[in-house]
Amino acid sequence: MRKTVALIAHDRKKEEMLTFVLENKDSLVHCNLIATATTGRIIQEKAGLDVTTYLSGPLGGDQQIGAQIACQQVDAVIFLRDPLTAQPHEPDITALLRICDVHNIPVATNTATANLVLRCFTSED
Ligand SMILES: O=C(CO)COP(=O)(O)O
Repeated sequence: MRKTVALIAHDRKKEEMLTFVLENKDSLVHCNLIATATTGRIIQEKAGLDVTTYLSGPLGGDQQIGAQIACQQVDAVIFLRDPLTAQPHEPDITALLRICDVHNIPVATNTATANLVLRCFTSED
């Protein structure tokens, strides 16, 4: 069963996200990928993967992905947050993490955890 993975990265984490995606392209190509607008565009353009994009995080994209999680449409979230910069849409970020916990959806906020989550998915296939 194809897993749906949400990919989201704050601006200062986008390079790290791209590196993670390129390193894990062989696994991610077998997943349905969804993302916030800018993160998704970078992944499409630079990694050549198909990504369903939502709005940018500050414009409601985190909430849109949260709604997908609430509807049981997402199997894991990889959310590379910038822990050193305040975000104007902090309440949306908190809500996204909360809805992952409400629905017991794995959420990785750093690449060490993201690698573990992806490895589990690969071994399940
Ligand atoms: O702000 C974000 C997540 O909170 C990410 O949005 P973008 O991918 O559009 O930059």
